[in-house]
Amino acid sequence: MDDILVINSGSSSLKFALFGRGAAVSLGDFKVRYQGHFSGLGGHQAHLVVRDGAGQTLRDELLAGDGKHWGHPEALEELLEWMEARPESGGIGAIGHRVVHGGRDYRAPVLLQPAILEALEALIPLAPLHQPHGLAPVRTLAQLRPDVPQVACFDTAYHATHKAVAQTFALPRQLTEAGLIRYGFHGLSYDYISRCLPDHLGTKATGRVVAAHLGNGASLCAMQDGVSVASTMGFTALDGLPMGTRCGTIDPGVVLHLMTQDGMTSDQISDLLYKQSGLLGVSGISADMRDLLDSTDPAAAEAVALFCYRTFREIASLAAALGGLDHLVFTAGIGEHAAPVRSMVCQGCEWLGVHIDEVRNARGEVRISTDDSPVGVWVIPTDEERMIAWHTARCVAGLGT
Ligand SMILES: Nc1ncnc2c1ncn2[C@@H]1O[C@H](COP(=O)(O)OP(=O)(O)O)[C@@H](O)[C@H]1O
Ligand SMILES: CC(=O)OP(=O)(O)O
Ligand SMILES: [Mg+2]
Repeated sequence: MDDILVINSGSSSLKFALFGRGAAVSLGDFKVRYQGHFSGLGGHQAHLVVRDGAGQTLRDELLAGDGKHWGHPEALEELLEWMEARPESGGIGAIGHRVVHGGRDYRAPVLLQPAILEALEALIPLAPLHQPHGLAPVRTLAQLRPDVPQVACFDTAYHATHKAVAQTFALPRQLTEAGLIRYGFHGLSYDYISRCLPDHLGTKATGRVVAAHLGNGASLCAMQDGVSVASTMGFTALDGLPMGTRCGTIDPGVVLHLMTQDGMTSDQISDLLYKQSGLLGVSGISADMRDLLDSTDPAAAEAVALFCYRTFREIASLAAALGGLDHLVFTAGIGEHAAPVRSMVCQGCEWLGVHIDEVRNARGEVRISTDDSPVGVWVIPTDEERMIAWHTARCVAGLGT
């Protein structure tokens, strides 16, 4: 069976993975042939890293020369040509994309057709940091390899199970009907985590789980028996927890004040809330949690403390939505690697029955709760690319998810 190429595209980076399908029944059947990323795209050079399935580096190089522009299209062309020239290449049978916003209409992975692509492009204002970059490679690849089917996998789809009470803003009804609701994001990550939980928790996987996807973007998801019931993210990926450069929940009165009193335009406010706020804005130092944990500047400590405070407050809110808490799961860059952040967040959840063993936490063990903790606390690496490969294979085979 032909391989599946997965593309997860950001503003100046492009992550990719090529999966062999094997029996293609369970998530574990998908074997990584290559995975890597381009970074620094948009200028006259770019950095490419490619590793094989065993983690061996195959390419780690600066692509530059002759004044050539290295944008996303050039990166995709380079990638296809390199992959297809590999002796073990079996050909690319399908391409799966992470598309952040599916809006009201796209609640499951979909085989991309021109009309669907246009409908998804109309959602760009709802996810300005993500949607344009997620969709642009679809057009490029349709030109480069017109015969290869492409599938969009949505961050919002996993949350389509939310009840109206979890989705609705207290706004006039006609706005709700027009689609101004909470969608929730990071759904590919939560979908993956929910499918992995039984491997770790056994029969206890059914229960009330809060998963914390803490990366560049950060959110929480409440799951009941593996099904999403609530999320901290809303209409856009700006809501909920503070993030690297995004503000998270703020009083909408602040936005009105910035417009009416400070005369800021919508573009300026958008830039402020999406790109200048969060860890970067509070610390004035960096959007990267590693830099803040390494810094001795009190402003860095304040930014970390605010991030943790908002996170444990929201965990309690989602526990209320679930009527209690059985397990707490940390994932993504910060959740998987930043032990001090996990520790501070869990301290704020002690009253909920969250007790962690600091030695297990510092070692980053899979289970970091104490043996007698009423709530199990877990560190489980996410794998959005594998989830996309699985959905893409099922979608092109005409199977449901
Ligand atoms: N060892 C670490 N300690 C603390 N934070 C880390 C560590 N490794 C990664 N991170 C954090 O994870 C963030 C990136 O998370 P990630 O899930 O990779 O984001 P994305 O996939 O959205 O780009 C970084 O900005 C950094 O703050
Ligand atoms: C939806 C979202 O915030 O994604 P990311 O974490 O990749 O920025
Ligand atoms: Mg991410």
